[in-house]
Amino acid sequence: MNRILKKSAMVSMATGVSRPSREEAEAAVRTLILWAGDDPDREGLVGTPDRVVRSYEEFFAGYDEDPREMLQRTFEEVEGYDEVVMLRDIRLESHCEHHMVPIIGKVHIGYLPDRRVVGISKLARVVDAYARRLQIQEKLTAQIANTLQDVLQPRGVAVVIEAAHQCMTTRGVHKSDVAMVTSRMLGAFRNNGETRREFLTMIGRSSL
Ligand SMILES: Nc1nc2c(ncn2[C@@H]2O[C@H](COP(=O)(O)OP(=O)(O)OP(=O)(O)O)[C@@H](O)[C@H]2O)c(=O)[nH]1
Ligand SMILES: [Zn+2]
Repeated sequence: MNRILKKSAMVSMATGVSRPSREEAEAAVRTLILWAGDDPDREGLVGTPDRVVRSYEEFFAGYDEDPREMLQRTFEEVEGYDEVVMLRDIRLESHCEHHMVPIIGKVHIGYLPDRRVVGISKLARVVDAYARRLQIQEKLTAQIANTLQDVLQPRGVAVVIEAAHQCMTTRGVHKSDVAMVTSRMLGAFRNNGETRREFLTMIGRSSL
């Protein structure tokens, strides 16, 4: 068991809403077990409310993270580098806000620096900070792109997400192998066809 996770703050940093107590959260899971038709007091399930609440702390850690803060440390000495910087195939693990089931996929991020660059791991941290919230893919895509644009003020930002939604694969319409593709292009990636095509080629796509 992973005991190193920090306890979630009483007030969500991202939304300002107050959290219920841990006991109330565990009681809610117990209610859902009863709703499913099982006995929460049987041996295999007695520890489950605690496990689910701890899983939620991990799945939804993004409500206590500030993605803008993650981009504050930048490096200015890029010696004239003025080409696209990209991070491809960043694993995405999120949860859809309609059904609270996983969205699993990949995020590709490109940006055209204007003097300042950011430590490359920070791009993946920004993805996680937004992904570890209840999301729809369009909003997640826009949040990542807009935050990079606002904080780094580069000449352009491109974000493409390709993901499978378990609310479509394991329930409801039951369509497996369906990928939802979303993109947000800003600055040079929106206005300059050449820059946009270069990014798409780098992520292995001829078009979107
Ligand atoms: N646009 C968008 N839709 C999403 C996303 N994640 C899930 N959905 C869809 O949200 C919709 C919710 O539709 P509802 O009709 O309210 O819910 P539902 O009755 O459970 O719908 P079904 O999934 O069709 O059974 C579904 O069509 C989902 O496929 C997302 O990231 N973006
Ligand atoms: Zn869903």
